[in-house]
Amino acid sequence: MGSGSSSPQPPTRPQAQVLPSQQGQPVQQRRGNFEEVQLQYGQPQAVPAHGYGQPRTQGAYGHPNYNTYGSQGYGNPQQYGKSNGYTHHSEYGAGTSTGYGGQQQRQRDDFDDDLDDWIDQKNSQVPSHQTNTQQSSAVSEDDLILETFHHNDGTQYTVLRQSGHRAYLDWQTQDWVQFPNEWLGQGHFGEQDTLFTEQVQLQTTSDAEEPGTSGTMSSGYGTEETASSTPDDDRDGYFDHPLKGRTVITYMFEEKRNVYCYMDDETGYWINMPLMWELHNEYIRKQVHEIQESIPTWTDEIDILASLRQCNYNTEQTVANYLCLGDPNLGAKRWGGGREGQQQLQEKDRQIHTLQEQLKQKEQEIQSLLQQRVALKAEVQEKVEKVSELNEKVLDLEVENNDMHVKLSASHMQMERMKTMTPSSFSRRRHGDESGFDSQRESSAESMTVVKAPRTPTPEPQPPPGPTVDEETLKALNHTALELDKSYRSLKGVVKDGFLDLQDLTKRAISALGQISEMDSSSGAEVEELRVLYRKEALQRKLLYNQLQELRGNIRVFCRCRRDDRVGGYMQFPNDEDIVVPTGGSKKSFSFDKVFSPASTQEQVFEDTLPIVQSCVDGYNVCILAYGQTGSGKTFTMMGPTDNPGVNIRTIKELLRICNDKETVDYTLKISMVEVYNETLSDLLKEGSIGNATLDIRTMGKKQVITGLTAIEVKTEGDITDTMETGFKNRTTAFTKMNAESSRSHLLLMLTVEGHDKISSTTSFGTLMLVDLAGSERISKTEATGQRLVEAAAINKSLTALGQVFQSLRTNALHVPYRNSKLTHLLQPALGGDAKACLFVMVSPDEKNVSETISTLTFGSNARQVSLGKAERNITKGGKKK
Ligand SMILES: Nc1ncnc2c1ncn2[C@@H]1O[C@H](COP(=O)(O)OP(=O)(O)OP(=O)(O)O)[C@@H](O)[C@H]1O
Repeated sequence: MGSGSSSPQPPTRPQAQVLPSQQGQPVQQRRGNFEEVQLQYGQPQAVPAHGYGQPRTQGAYGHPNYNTYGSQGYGNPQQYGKSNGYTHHSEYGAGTSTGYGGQQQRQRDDFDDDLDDWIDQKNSQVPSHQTNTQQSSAVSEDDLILETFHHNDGTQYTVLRQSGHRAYLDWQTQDWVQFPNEWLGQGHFGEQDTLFTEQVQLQTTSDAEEPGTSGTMSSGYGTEETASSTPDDDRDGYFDHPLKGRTVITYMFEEKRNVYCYMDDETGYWINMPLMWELHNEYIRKQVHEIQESIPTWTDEIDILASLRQCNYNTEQTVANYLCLGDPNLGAKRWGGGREGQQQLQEKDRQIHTLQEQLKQKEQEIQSLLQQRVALKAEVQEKVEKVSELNEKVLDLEVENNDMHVKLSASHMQMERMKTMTPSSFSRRRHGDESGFDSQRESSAESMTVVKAPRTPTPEPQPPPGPTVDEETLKALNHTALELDKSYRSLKGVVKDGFLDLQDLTKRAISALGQISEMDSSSGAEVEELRVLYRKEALQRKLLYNQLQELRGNIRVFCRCRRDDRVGGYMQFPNDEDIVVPTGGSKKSFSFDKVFSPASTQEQVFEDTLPIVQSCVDGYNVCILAYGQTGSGKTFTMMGPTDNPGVNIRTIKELLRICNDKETVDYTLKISMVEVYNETLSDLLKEGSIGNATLDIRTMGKKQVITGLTAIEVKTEGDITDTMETGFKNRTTAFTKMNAESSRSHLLLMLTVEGHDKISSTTSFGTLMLVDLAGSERISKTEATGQRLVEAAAINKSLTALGQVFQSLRTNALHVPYRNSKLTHLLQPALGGDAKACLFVMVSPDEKNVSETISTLTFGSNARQVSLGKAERNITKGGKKK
């Protein structure tokens, strides 16, 4: 793996370079960032080198151990390996050291015997990390030194050196194991971290795995990081090599700069992918399309990809760059980290607000149109029903009409027949043969037939002239028939008119519906246009906000001195960015983004962390850490008492408030609580497994996942306090079980914020980590045994690793050693890259803690320089504000 400029590297694990002279010889530790230490603590005395067991000379800082750097052959440095601009001094049997000539073998034998005894003694003091066998140390406390050994295979060991003996801590068993001599030629020691000596905690980048060697090579080459090359990993893939005519594997490596490479299976080298080829990769295509979606006018894919490469495959940054270059309103010149930037941000907020209002109005219009449409539809439906009802009525009337016609005809015929009847037969019928008459009346049709077709061939005798029917009856019948006919016609007219009316109404309703549909679709287009505009504005706002934050620094460092009315204030706070610590006749001044004096309130402290909370809602990984010695006020600042809560509670409340205020976005907030104790992660919210729910960190694709971690959804402040109470209860129970103290562990409160924007249909994921670190002080001399020693080693390892991470970020090192401890591994997503961090360095106002205070402030100063990149040119110089 390499950067754009680095030469391809073979996919083999780098082997240790063992010099003949190193074989089997004890190697003294290397000097790491010595120049920096000199700046802080003055010039260490370079004294004649000597070997193991030689008395040490008092160091410049007044402590015997401090001089262990200079005392061991410092005068004869021999550089090996690759450094990041630092001079590494190591001594491999150089002439000026005591040398391992004639007496060498005897000395080593003695050393080995002593070491065995010493390790037995140490381990007997560490029966288990669950017991607290506090035995007094039999060894001289002045010699107790913690070192980090970097094996060439990429593994890092915590090594304890005492009177020339070395043992490393097996984190699995938490036993001290004799340090194998043969390892001495297979790696190197990092700068030592003494438990008792005055020394800065930060280590140099050179202590970390070196770029391009063990650390870098381990990524994707078969060490534990190879796990990321699983099918879940969206960075690996395949590519049809156009020249070879076959598929080759590809992998996108992430360092400080991402470089797309493919594996050349003939040479075993990773080769940089040409632009044109890279475009065929699915992952890249997706990114290019994402950018094109944001900026449809940017059509040149090669141009986009080139810009994407420049922006380290960060799509948002690519879009931001384009907008900044392409839009004079966003010209880089106009950008400042101060009020101007804030004003632009406010302007964006206003535009977004206007767009939101317009969208709201449009949506209301659509809503009312929809309601109208529904009402019209109901009306049309009603009319249609009426029409069909009328239709039915018309049909009924027609049937009735037919019946009536038949009846009328029958009546007419009957009348005709009656007219033609003889008086006798009429009289007979009238008086005796009623049934015959009735049957004729009932079956008019039959009668008609009978009338038309004479029943008998014999002609009937003609009736005598003169009236044969009752005149009145005939008139009445005629009248009824006429009335019926009249009412039928008028009814038919009414039905016809109603029918026409309805037809007209239906026509009008249908045309109104058409108009509504037209309006609907044109409003839909308008709304879509507004949505696109909103998306663009929201994206620009996010980018501007991000840039503003970047200009202010992605890692902001605040210092807080705790309040303690029992001690007099020996420190000075000349303004809200500087703190002055008198020490041994001189004064040391440190600058931070903000300094909170003992008089500061929880509200004031929280106010400055507010922007970072907003970032989390916008989908960034953010982190707030509290660093400092035990009792310096870390927990007070992070948690705080119930009636005066600290950053944690206030932050989560603020998160809830922001989430609830944003009507256009649906948020889901989840909390997890993790404890890091002796390099073991525990889930504090897992039910029924207090203290036993250990966790693992896995890399899945580009994401880091803590497998099996409990995440509880919170919706109200009550949910938050309940969840946190559960976590703290579990923590206390677990520590009581282990007979340990909570201040010896790191507590991480992790929040995930998932937001679904209903307008733009985008989803954002942000994480917020609130970290109360374990006390950074060195343990007291009498406690350097058993469990306390393991705890101290674990804290030392993790805080040193944290310092290394800051240091690597500060120097833009290719490799950031996140995996040097569980803590930094866990914090990886929240440190570096796009993430934003806020570090509180906490100090005690008590003068007797001055050495810890200086150490803490130095840690904070070094960490602060990580953030200074762009801002440094404008407002700071050498880490100090002008
Ligand atoms: N700013 C402050 N104002 C008033 N009291 C404070 C302040 N800061 C800390 N304290 C008090 O000082 C004591 C120690 O503080 P705290 O427990 O927060 O220290 P700590 O650094 O978290 O220690 P540990 O590493 O043991 O967790 C507590 O009683 C706390 O209430």
